Amino acid sequence: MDPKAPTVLELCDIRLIRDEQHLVNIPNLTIRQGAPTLIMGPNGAGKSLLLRLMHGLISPTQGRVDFDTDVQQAMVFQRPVLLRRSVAGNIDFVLKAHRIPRAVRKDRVNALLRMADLIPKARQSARTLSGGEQQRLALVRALALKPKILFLDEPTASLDPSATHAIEALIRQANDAGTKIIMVTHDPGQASRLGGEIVFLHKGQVLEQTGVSDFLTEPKSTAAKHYLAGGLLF
Ligand SMILES: Nc1ncnc2c1ncn2[C@@H]1O[C@H](COP(=O)(O)OP(=O)(O)OP(=O)(O)O)[C@@H](O)[C@H]1O
Repeated sequence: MDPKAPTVLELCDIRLIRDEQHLVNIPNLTIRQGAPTLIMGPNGAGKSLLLRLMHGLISPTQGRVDFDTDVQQAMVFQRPVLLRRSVAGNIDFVLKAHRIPRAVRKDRVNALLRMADLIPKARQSARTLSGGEQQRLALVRALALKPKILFLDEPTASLDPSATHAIEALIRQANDAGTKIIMVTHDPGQASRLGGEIVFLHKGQVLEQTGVSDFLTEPKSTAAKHYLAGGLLF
Protein backbone atom coordinates (compact mmCIF):
# COMPACT_ATOMS: atom_id res chain seq x y z
CA MET A 1 0.00 0.00 0.00
CA ASP A 2 1.38 3.38 -0.99
CA PRO A 3 2.11 5.16 2.32
CA LYS A 4 1.53 8.49 0.56
CA ALA A 5 -1.91 7.58 -0.81
CA PRO A 6 -4.72 9.71 0.61
CA THR A 7 -6.36 8.45 3.79
CA VAL A 8 -9.96 7.27 3.39
CA LEU A 9 -10.51 6.36 7.00
CA GLU A 10 -8.63 6.59 10.28
CA LEU A 11 -9.36 4.93 13.61
CA CYS A 12 -8.06 6.84 16.61
CA ASP A 13 -7.86 5.24 20.05
CA ILE A 14 -10.87 2.98 19.39
CA ARG A 15 -12.22 0.79 22.15
CA LEU A 16 -15.42 -1.19 22.05
CA ILE A 17 -16.30 -2.57 25.47
CA ARG A 18 -19.31 -4.77 26.25
CA ASP A 19 -19.89 -6.47 29.61
CA GLU A 20 -16.40 -5.33 30.67
CA GLN A 21 -14.88 -7.17 27.71
CA HIS A 22 -12.62 -5.26 25.34
CA LEU A 23 -14.01 -6.55 22.05
CA VAL A 24 -12.06 -4.08 19.91
CA ASN A 25 -8.96 -2.19 20.98
CA ILE A 26 -7.21 -0.27 18.22
CA PRO A 27 -4.96 2.68 19.13
CA ASN A 28 -4.53 3.67 15.49
CA LEU A 29 -5.40 2.27 12.07
CA THR A 30 -5.13 4.18 8.81
CA ILE A 31 -6.86 2.90 5.69
CA ARG A 32 -5.64 4.43 2.44
CA GLN A 33 -6.96 4.71 -1.07
CA GLY A 34 -5.86 2.10 -3.62
CA ALA A 35 -5.99 -1.68 -3.62
CA PRO A 36 -8.43 -3.54 -1.32
CA THR A 37 -7.97 -3.75 2.44
CA LEU A 38 -8.76 -7.30 3.56
CA ILE A 39 -9.53 -8.00 7.20
CA MET A 40 -8.53 -11.48 8.32
CA GLY A 41 -8.48 -13.21 11.68
CA PRO A 42 -9.97 -16.15 13.55
CA ASN A 43 -13.65 -16.50 14.46
CA GLY A 44 -14.59 -14.03 17.16
CA ALA A 45 -11.54 -11.80 16.55
CA GLY A 46 -13.82 -8.78 16.08
CA LYS A 47 -13.74 -8.46 12.28
CA SER A 48 -17.47 -7.83 11.84
CA LEU A 49 -17.45 -5.41 14.78
CA LEU A 50 -14.53 -3.54 13.23
CA LEU A 51 -16.35 -3.28 9.89
CA ARG A 52 -19.50 -2.03 11.64
CA LEU A 53 -17.49 0.52 13.64
CA MET A 54 -15.84 1.81 10.46
CA HIS A 55 -19.18 2.08 8.66
CA GLY A 56 -20.77 3.81 11.67
CA LEU A 57 -23.35 1.09 12.34
CA ILE A 58 -22.14 0.89 15.93
CA SER A 59 -20.51 3.55 18.09
CA PRO A 60 -17.25 2.89 19.94
CA THR A 61 -17.15 3.07 23.73
CA GLN A 62 -14.12 5.32 23.31
CA GLY A 63 -12.24 6.98 20.46
CA ARG A 64 -13.30 8.02 17.00
CA VAL A 65 -13.40 7.01 13.36
CA ASP A 66 -12.38 9.86 11.08
CA PHE A 67 -13.61 9.99 7.50
CA ASP A 68 -14.89 12.56 5.09
CA THR A 69 -18.61 12.82 5.90
CA ASP A 70 -19.39 13.80 2.29
CA VAL A 71 -18.11 10.45 1.11
CA GLN A 72 -20.74 7.91 0.09
CA GLN A 73 -20.30 4.55 1.85
CA ALA A 74 -22.12 1.24 1.36
CA MET A 75 -22.03 -2.19 2.96
CA VAL A 76 -22.85 -5.74 1.83
CA PHE A 77 -23.45 -8.42 4.44
CA GLN A 78 -22.66 -12.12 4.41
CA ARG A 79 -26.35 -12.89 3.87
CA PRO A 80 -27.79 -10.47 1.34
CA VAL A 81 -30.68 -8.34 2.58
CA LEU A 82 -32.97 -7.87 -0.41
CA LEU A 83 -36.31 -6.10 -0.63
CA ARG A 84 -39.55 -7.85 -1.58
CA ARG A 85 -39.32 -6.39 -5.05
CA SER A 86 -38.12 -7.46 -8.45
CA VAL A 87 -34.40 -7.70 -9.18
CA ALA A 88 -34.51 -4.40 -11.12
CA GLY A 89 -36.83 -2.93 -8.45
CA ASN A 90 -34.22 -3.51 -5.74
CA ILE A 91 -31.72 -1.28 -7.53
CA ASP A 92 -34.31 1.26 -8.66
CA PHE A 93 -35.51 1.65 -5.06
CA VAL A 94 -32.07 2.79 -3.88
CA LEU A 95 -31.70 5.28 -6.73
CA LYS A 96 -35.23 6.64 -6.22
CA ALA A 97 -34.61 7.05 -2.48
CA HIS A 98 -31.69 9.29 -3.43
CA ARG A 99 -33.87 11.30 -5.83
CA ILE A 100 -32.10 10.19 -9.00
CA PRO A 101 -34.35 11.23 -11.93
CA ARG A 102 -36.34 8.45 -13.63
CA ALA A 103 -34.57 8.78 -17.01
CA VAL A 104 -31.13 8.38 -15.40
CA ARG A 105 -32.37 5.54 -13.19
CA LYS A 106 -33.42 3.31 -16.06
CA ASP A 107 -29.99 3.39 -17.69
CA ARG A 108 -28.19 2.99 -14.37
CA VAL A 109 -30.34 -0.02 -13.39
CA ASN A 110 -29.66 -1.68 -16.76
CA ALA A 111 -25.92 -1.06 -16.57
CA LEU A 112 -25.76 -2.55 -13.08
CA LEU A 113 -27.88 -5.57 -14.05
CA ARG A 114 -25.56 -6.17 -17.00
CA MET A 115 -22.54 -5.92 -14.71
CA ALA A 116 -24.09 -8.58 -12.46
CA ASP A 117 -25.18 -10.71 -15.43
CA LEU A 118 -28.79 -10.45 -14.24
CA ILE A 119 -30.54 -8.88 -17.26
CA PRO A 120 -32.63 -12.03 -17.97
CA LYS A 121 -33.78 -12.02 -14.33
CA ALA A 122 -34.67 -8.32 -14.13
CA ARG A 123 -38.42 -8.89 -13.53
CA GLN A 124 -38.04 -11.90 -11.25
CA SER A 125 -38.69 -11.50 -7.55
CA ALA A 126 -35.29 -10.83 -5.93
CA ARG A 127 -35.91 -13.27 -3.11
CA THR A 128 -36.32 -16.16 -5.55
CA LEU A 129 -32.77 -15.74 -6.90
CA SER A 130 -30.10 -18.29 -6.03
CA GLY A 131 -27.63 -17.42 -3.25
CA GLY A 132 -24.93 -16.42 -5.72
CA GLU A 133 -27.35 -14.32 -7.79
CA GLN A 134 -28.68 -12.61 -4.65
CA GLN A 135 -25.16 -11.71 -3.60
CA ARG A 136 -24.36 -10.31 -7.08
CA LEU A 137 -27.52 -8.21 -6.88
CA ALA A 138 -26.70 -7.00 -3.35
CA LEU A 139 -23.24 -6.02 -4.55
CA VAL A 140 -24.29 -4.04 -7.63
CA ARG A 141 -27.12 -2.44 -5.64
CA ALA A 142 -24.49 -1.27 -3.14
CA LEU A 143 -22.54 0.16 -6.09
CA ALA A 144 -25.60 1.97 -7.49
CA LEU A 145 -24.71 5.26 -5.80
CA LYS A 146 -21.03 4.97 -6.74
CA PRO A 147 -19.76 4.77 -3.16
CA LYS A 148 -16.22 5.86 -2.39
CA ILE A 149 -15.97 3.12 0.26
CA LEU A 150 -17.58 -0.32 0.07
CA PHE A 151 -17.58 -2.56 3.15
CA LEU A 152 -18.00 -6.26 2.48
CA ASP A 153 -18.48 -8.79 5.28
CA GLU A 154 -17.50 -12.23 3.91
CA PRO A 155 -19.59 -11.75 0.76
CA THR A 156 -18.64 -15.15 -0.67
CA ALA A 157 -18.86 -17.21 2.53
CA SER A 158 -21.66 -19.47 1.31
CA LEU A 159 -20.95 -19.43 -2.42
CA ASP A 160 -19.48 -22.07 -4.74
CA PRO A 161 -16.19 -21.40 -6.59
CA SER A 162 -17.82 -20.07 -9.75
CA ALA A 163 -20.18 -17.71 -7.84
CA THR A 164 -17.19 -16.64 -5.75
CA HIS A 165 -15.23 -15.75 -8.89
CA ALA A 166 -18.21 -13.77 -10.23
CA ILE A 167 -18.31 -11.73 -7.00
CA GLU A 168 -14.54 -11.23 -7.07
CA ALA A 169 -14.80 -9.94 -10.65
CA LEU A 170 -17.39 -7.37 -9.50
CA ILE A 171 -15.17 -6.38 -6.58
CA ARG A 172 -12.22 -5.90 -8.93
CA GLN A 173 -14.35 -3.79 -11.28
CA ALA A 174 -15.49 -1.60 -8.39
CA ASN A 175 -11.91 -1.24 -7.17
CA ASP A 176 -10.74 -0.28 -10.67
CA ALA A 177 -13.51 2.33 -10.85
CA GLY A 178 -12.10 3.98 -7.70
CA THR A 179 -14.21 2.47 -4.92
CA LYS A 180 -12.13 1.62 -1.85
CA ILE A 181 -12.89 -2.00 -0.88
CA ILE A 182 -12.70 -2.93 2.82
CA MET A 183 -13.58 -6.58 3.16
CA VAL A 184 -13.61 -9.41 5.69
CA THR A 185 -12.45 -12.74 4.30
CA HIS A 186 -11.28 -16.06 5.72
CA ASP A 187 -9.98 -17.30 2.41
CA PRO A 188 -6.22 -16.88 1.76
CA GLY A 189 -6.81 -17.82 -1.91
CA GLN A 190 -9.30 -15.00 -2.24
CA ALA A 191 -6.90 -12.61 -0.51
CA SER A 192 -4.13 -13.46 -2.93
CA ARG A 193 -6.47 -13.18 -5.96
CA LEU A 194 -7.73 -9.74 -4.89
CA GLY A 195 -4.38 -8.41 -3.67
CA GLY A 196 -3.94 -5.28 -1.61
CA GLU A 197 -3.23 -5.28 2.10
CA ILE A 198 -4.20 -7.45 5.05
CA VAL A 199 -5.28 -6.15 8.41
CA PHE A 200 -4.87 -9.14 10.74
CA LEU A 201 -7.08 -8.99 13.80
CA HIS A 202 -6.72 -11.17 16.89
CA LYS A 203 -8.73 -10.72 20.08
CA GLY A 204 -9.88 -7.30 18.93
CA GLN A 205 -6.36 -6.01 18.25
CA VAL A 206 -4.59 -5.33 14.96
CA LEU A 207 -1.47 -7.49 15.00
CA GLU A 208 -0.39 -6.86 11.40
CA GLN A 209 -1.12 -4.48 8.54
CA THR A 210 0.89 -5.54 5.53
CA GLY A 211 0.77 -6.53 1.84
CA VAL A 212 -1.15 -9.73 1.03
CA SER A 213 1.79 -11.71 -0.35
CA ASP A 214 4.07 -10.75 2.57
CA PHE A 215 1.34 -11.73 5.00
CA LEU A 216 0.64 -15.07 3.35
CA THR A 217 4.30 -16.06 2.95
CA GLU A 218 5.87 -14.47 6.01
CA PRO A 219 3.35 -13.61 8.70
CA LYS A 220 5.12 -11.86 11.57
CA SER A 221 2.93 -12.65 14.55
CA THR A 222 2.65 -16.10 16.09
CA ALA A 223 -1.15 -15.74 16.00
CA ALA A 224 -1.13 -15.16 12.23
CA LYS A 225 1.24 -18.09 11.69
CA HIS A 226 -1.14 -20.36 13.60
CA TYR A 227 -4.16 -18.91 11.81
CA LEU A 228 -2.68 -19.54 8.37
CA ALA A 229 -1.47 -22.99 9.35
CA GLY A 230 -5.00 -23.83 10.48
CA GLY A 231 -3.97 -24.19 14.11
CA LEU A 232 -6.24 -23.45 17.04
CA LEU A 233 -5.82 -20.07 18.67
CA PHE A 234 -6.50 -19.30 22.30
N1 LIG B 1 -23.24 -6.85 21.55
C1 LIG B 1 -22.32 -7.69 21.98
N2 LIG B 1 -22.16 -7.95 23.29
C2 LIG B 1 -21.22 -8.80 23.74
N3 LIG B 1 -20.33 -9.43 22.92
C3 LIG B 1 -20.44 -9.20 21.61
C4 LIG B 1 -21.41 -8.33 21.05
N4 LIG B 1 -21.27 -8.31 19.71
C5 LIG B 1 -20.24 -9.15 19.43
N5 LIG B 1 -19.74 -9.68 20.56
C6 LIG B 1 -18.59 -10.61 20.67
O1 LIG B 1 -17.47 -9.97 20.08
C7 LIG B 1 -16.60 -10.92 19.48
C8 LIG B 1 -16.26 -10.52 18.07
O2 LIG B 1 -17.41 -10.65 17.24
P1 LIG B 1 -17.35 -10.49 15.66
O3 LIG B 1 -18.71 -10.82 15.12
O4 LIG B 1 -16.81 -9.17 15.32
O5 LIG B 1 -16.30 -11.64 15.27
P2 LIG B 1 -15.70 -12.01 13.85
O6 LIG B 1 -14.23 -11.79 13.91
O7 LIG B 1 -16.44 -11.30 12.77
O8 LIG B 1 -15.97 -13.58 13.82
P3 LIG B 1 -16.45 -14.59 12.67
O9 LIG B 1 -15.22 -14.91 11.86
O10 LIG B 1 -16.88 -15.78 13.47
O11 LIG B 1 -17.57 -13.95 11.90
C9 LIG B 1 -17.32 -12.26 19.58
O12 LIG B 1 -16.77 -12.99 20.65
C10 LIG B 1 -18.77 -11.89 19.88
O13 LIG B 1 -19.42 -12.87 20.66
